[in-house]
Amino acid sequence: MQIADKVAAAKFGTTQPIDDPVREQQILNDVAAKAAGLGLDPATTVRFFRDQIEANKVVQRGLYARWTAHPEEQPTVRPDLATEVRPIIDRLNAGLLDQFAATVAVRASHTCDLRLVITTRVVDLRRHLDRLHQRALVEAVQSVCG
Ligand SMILES: O=C(O)C(=O)C[C@]1(C(=O)O)C=C[C@@H](O)C=C1
Repeated sequence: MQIADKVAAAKFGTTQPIDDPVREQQILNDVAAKAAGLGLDPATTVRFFRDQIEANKVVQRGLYARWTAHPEEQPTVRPDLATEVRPIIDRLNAGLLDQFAATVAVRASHTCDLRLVITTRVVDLRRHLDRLHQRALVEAVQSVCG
């Protein structure tokens, strides 16, 4: 979700569709392959990363609608998807995977749901999230616990 605004800016006004199933499958295959080596359940890990992708698309679709309705809010620069944006996504995903592995115990704990609610709220307040990004954040963290 952190990168979704940049992805939308890279694609808006181009023929590159929001949905890229080939790229999604590459990401999910990659995390599934790495999950086992980190002692993670591949299915759980894939579910978490699928949520990140869906959250990303929630933001992209919302920004497309906003920018179409309010052209004055359209981005003025278009970052390059392949050379600028996807390398950042790869780095974010590597960090997320590390964190997913580092938090196995706390995510399984009975305090996870409460911690997640608090942390999500803190992120919301710190980042001054609008409704669109709040919705995406909820989607992104929905399967963190358990
Ligand atoms: O890389 C893209 O094209 C994105 O839009 C990002 C992303 C992702 O979250 O990694 C989201 C949607 C696409 O279907 C593929 C990947």
